[in-house]
Amino acid sequence: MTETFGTRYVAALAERGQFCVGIDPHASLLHDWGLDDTVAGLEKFALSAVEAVAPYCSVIKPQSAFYERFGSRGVAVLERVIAESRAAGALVLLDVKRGDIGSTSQAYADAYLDPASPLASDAITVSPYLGFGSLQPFVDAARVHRAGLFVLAATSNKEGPEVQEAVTAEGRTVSATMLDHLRELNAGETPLGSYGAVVGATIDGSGLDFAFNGPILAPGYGEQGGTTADIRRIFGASAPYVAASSSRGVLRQGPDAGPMRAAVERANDELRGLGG
Ligand SMILES: O=c1ccn([C@@H]2O[C@H](COP(=O)(O)O)[C@@H](O)[C@H]2O)c(=O)[nH]1
Repeated sequence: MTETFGTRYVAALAERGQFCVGIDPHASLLHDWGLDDTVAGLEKFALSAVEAVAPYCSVIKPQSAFYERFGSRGVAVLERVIAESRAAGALVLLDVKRGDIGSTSQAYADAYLDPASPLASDAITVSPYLGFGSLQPFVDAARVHRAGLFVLAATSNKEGPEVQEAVTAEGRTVSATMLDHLRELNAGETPLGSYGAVVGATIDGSGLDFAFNGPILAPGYGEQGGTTADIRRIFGASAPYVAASSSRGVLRQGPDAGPMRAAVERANDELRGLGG
């Protein structure tokens, strides 16, 4: 039987390091690479980036929005990005930030977590802002399909605190409450649960307890200003479970494969000290 996502995640970070590369084909990057902002340009960009970096990093994180903007042909490119990244031995964390009422969440869970779907990924990002309970279909699907979830808890953008630092009736911040839910879901799992959090490498982080026995995606590393020292400061003893994620910081090194690969190796070297 396939191992749980938490088990695969721990093994991938140990084997390939704690750096996650985002495959985000921004129109401006296509231009910088000398490509047209078309489906053909998207395909060339995304598949070249995957070929350059996927064999060297633990997690690949395509951002669905950049493929969806080309409609069904863009989504077909995303399907290939997922398949080729997995074939290169990387875990695929699809950044789709989905979340809706429960019955619709079920359809999203089928789309992204059921291995029978062409978009099936190792894990996805989900938004809990219709209430954590609305994520139950994702939680159940992840358990059945041995997949992972990364719940938006404390995002890297400056607008996040308006919602995420609001205090609930129980006197906890919303972000702390999300981590509490994850702690409950991951209780007793070894070596790590499969229910993760998205926590920006740019946040203050004080007052949050990251010992929830789950994976942590830290976007905002690199381009948005987050550093390895920030990862150490924010996550403390939980830093070994962090995948620090950068998209533009790596993709700007293209189109040649060598500089992109070198950026991955540099980041992995720098992050190596976090592993305990
Ligand atoms: O809190 C969050 C959650 C997700 N993201 C996503 O990560 C990448 C960041 O790209 P960079 O080029 O490295 O800035 C992008 O896909 C975001 O949607 C985030 O930045 N912050």
